[in-house]
Amino acid sequence: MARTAEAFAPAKVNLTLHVTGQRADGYHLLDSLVMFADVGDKITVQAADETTVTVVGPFAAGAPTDHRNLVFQAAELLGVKAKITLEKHLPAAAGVGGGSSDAAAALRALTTLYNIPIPSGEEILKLGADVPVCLEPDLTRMAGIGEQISRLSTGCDWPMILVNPRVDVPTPKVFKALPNKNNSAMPEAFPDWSQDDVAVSWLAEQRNDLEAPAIAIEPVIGACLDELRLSRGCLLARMSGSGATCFGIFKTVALRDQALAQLRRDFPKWWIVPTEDCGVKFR
Ligand SMILES: C[C@](O)(CO)[C@H](O)COP(=O)(O)OP(=O)(O)OC[C@H]1O[C@@H](n2ccc(N)nc2=O)[C@H](O)[C@@H]1O
Ligand SMILES: Nc1ncnc2c1ncn2[C@@H]1O[C@H](COP(=O)(O)OP(=O)(O)OP(=O)(O)O)[C@@H](O)[C@H]1O
Repeated sequence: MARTAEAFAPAKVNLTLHVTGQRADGYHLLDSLVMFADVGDKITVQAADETTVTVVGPFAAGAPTDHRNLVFQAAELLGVKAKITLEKHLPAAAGVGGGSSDAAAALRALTTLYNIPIPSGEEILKLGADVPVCLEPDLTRMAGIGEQISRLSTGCDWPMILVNPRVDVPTPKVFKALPNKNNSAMPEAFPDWSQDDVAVSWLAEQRNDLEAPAIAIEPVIGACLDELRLSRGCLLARMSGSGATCFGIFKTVALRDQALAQLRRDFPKWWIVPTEDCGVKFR
């Protein structure tokens, strides 16, 4: 029987994203608090003589099936061949790290399949700045261009909604549109995550510096945020990554579900999903 391995590739959500500088090579320095949602893609790998990528699922159309797919590049980086099946549930180019989380999950599945070690952080970074943080999906402070990882080993079990107005926002375009690259970092100390109101107030004082430039490129992102903020029980709404996906944190599951139903009624073409922090379940 053919050997197979599976891995879940959860959506990455930048709860904060402070852009604190720019390197000589153009990459931006970040200070970001990253969580992982319980919605995501699924990777299945099977030992094979040639690497192939088959993409299925509701968002299959957004992902390439050749070497441009980051799961293909993950196999190349490891020097192994596999039949890779990718079930896409996350929209591409959406600020939820679909490609990066897939690459990280492919690394997890392929190293399990072939019983080989995960490469060094420096090697993994070659697949994308977001790939190191996606390797261990847990609440994390990410700095540098994405290579400095501090796991917080705690969870924030909030009822949330992810909303994507179905516009693609290319990451380089949004970084380019940011006028000031030297913004303040987050405070050194984090709040007590077990106290929801304290933690959300602290989060509300932080920023996503890419939000304004992304809205300037795609004003519908501003409309998404307005809709979330107007929903009853929404404590905080912000964009993730370079957009266009936005998240809303809700006071209770019941209020979250009411808002979810209303948003789905009002915006049937948008991608609107309920979620929680997947780290809470994985831990
Ligand atoms: C914006 C974030 O989503 C926040 O988590 C990530 O930093 C983006 O990570 P990613 O999609 O894995 O990024 P990469 O594929 O490495 O880079 C795509 C492009 O984004 C820009 N980029 C990305 C990361 C970074 N720290 N600075 C950048 O300026 C660069 O123009 C780069 O060419
Ligand atoms: N497995 C993959 N899934 C989706 N897109 C992929 C994948 N591999 C490569 N790509 C390419 O990467 C591009 C960016 O998609 P991706 O979902 O990684 O971006 P993103 O959500 O903006 O990421 P980030 O949050 O890191 O900014 C897509 O347009 C697609 O062509």
